Order: sequence, then C-alpha cells, then structure tokens
Amino acid sequence: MVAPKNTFKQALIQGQRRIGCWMSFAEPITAEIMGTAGFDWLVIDGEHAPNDIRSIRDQLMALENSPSHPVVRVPVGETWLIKMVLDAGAQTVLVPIVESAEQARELVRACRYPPDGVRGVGAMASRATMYGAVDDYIQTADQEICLLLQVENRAGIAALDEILQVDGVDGVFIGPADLSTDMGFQGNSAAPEVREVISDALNRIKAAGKAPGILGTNDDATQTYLEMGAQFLAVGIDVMLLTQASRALAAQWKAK
Ligand SMILES: O=C(O)C(=O)C[C@H](O)[C@@H](O)CO
Repeated sequence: MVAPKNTFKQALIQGQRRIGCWMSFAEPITAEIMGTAGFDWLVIDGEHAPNDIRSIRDQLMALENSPSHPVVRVPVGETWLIKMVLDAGAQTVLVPIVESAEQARELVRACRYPPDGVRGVGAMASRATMYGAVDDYIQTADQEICLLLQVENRAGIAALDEILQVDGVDGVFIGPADLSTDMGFQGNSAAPEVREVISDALNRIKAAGKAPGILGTNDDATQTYLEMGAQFLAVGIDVMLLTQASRALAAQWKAK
C-alpha cells in the first residue's frame, strides 16, 4: 500500500482556502454524516467534546472514504497524546493553548520520528500504517504530518512572532472564544479590541508563510474572518447546527 498523502497540508502550502466544520458529538455516525456535507476539513475535537482515543479512532475510520480531511484536536499538547492520535491514523493535529516557541518546538518533535523528533515507533501494529500494509510509512510520515497550533491567549499573542519562526509548524489557529475571555471580554469575540488583535495575528501568520486559521460560529464572525484572510476557516459546530435547527423547527410549529 502507498503511504497516504496529506492533501490538506498540500492545499495549505499552495495557499488554497479550506472551509471546515467542528465536530463535537464525539460519535462516528455523526462524523460519517458530516463527511458527506462537502467540507474540506472536519475537526474531531478532543479538547471540549467527550472523546477518548477509541472514539477518535472510530471517527477517523468513519471519515476514511470522505473527501473531508480529519483534523484531530488533542486536549493538551502532550507528546504521549500526539503519539496516540498519529498512530490511530491522524495526519493533521491541532494543539490548543500554545504560548511559546519552546512549546511549539516540543510539539514539532512530538510529531516526528527520531532523529528529528521523539515519536515512538510502533507503526507496524497501528492503524496509521494500515497494520503494516503501508511499507514506507516511517520514511514518509514526518513530511505528511500537518501540525496546527492554537494561539488563544495574551501570552500566545505576545509570543506569536517567535512561534511563527518554528520550522515544522504548518499553521496557526486563533481561538476567538479563549482569546476574548483571556482579554477580559468573557467570550465576546466580536468586541472591537478582540477583532483588532485577531486581524493583526492573522496577518502576521500569513506574512510568516504559515497558514492562518480560525473558527466562526455565526455568519457575521465567519464573514469577518474571511475578509481578514483566514485560510483554514471553520464555519460552524455540528452540535450548534442541530441545536439551532431543532429549536427553530419546534418554535416554528408550536407557534401555529
Ligand atoms: O477559543 C476558541 O474559540 C476555540 O478554541 C474553539 C472552541 O474550542 C470552540 O468553540 C469549540 O468547542
């Protein structure tokens, strides 16, 4: 079997815009449904959704034949967690709350095999190699893995230029909910002060030759981030899609 190419990473390198969606149900069946919607990428959220390594693996399996590229967000940037999601077959990893270049360098090392990194070699028994069927996985994995870091507080913003110098970081995602809360706006990411910081950060990320990313949870925010130049842009969350549609439907028919 030929080692899988990371088409999402290639698209980011080529400067293409990628429209995605968050998945917070932590269920393979909803991942499978989302995989039919036409998004370029889908986040399997290990930070705020009730996922474990088995549910992450099952959602990766559910998306196997989907054109939507799975991005696994680990709960924290720990080497052992990154090792597990890579072995489960993730090629793109999103790490929350990155605050320094040193942390970014450690995360790059967590994604790479020795001698460049510290990823343990258990490939033959893992899903990443289709249980040994991909002969050249170890030789090709480092270049196919896409590492996306989340900068989402004042410390991260202060360290952004240094983080952007770290080789092996493919993109930086600004977390509007966390950033606005850390800035004292309690989740109000539409506050002008927050929007200004987001706009400046997205510009700096692009200028450094990395892909800028963000999540908009309503049309106004999404349109604003699009105009600010977000390249990998999540435009919603599956749970919110269901809550909004089901509440609107109930209200529509109860009002008759
Ligand atoms: O700070 C943010 O915004 C994010 O990191 C995305 C969120 O975690 C979220 O809205 C998805 O649960």
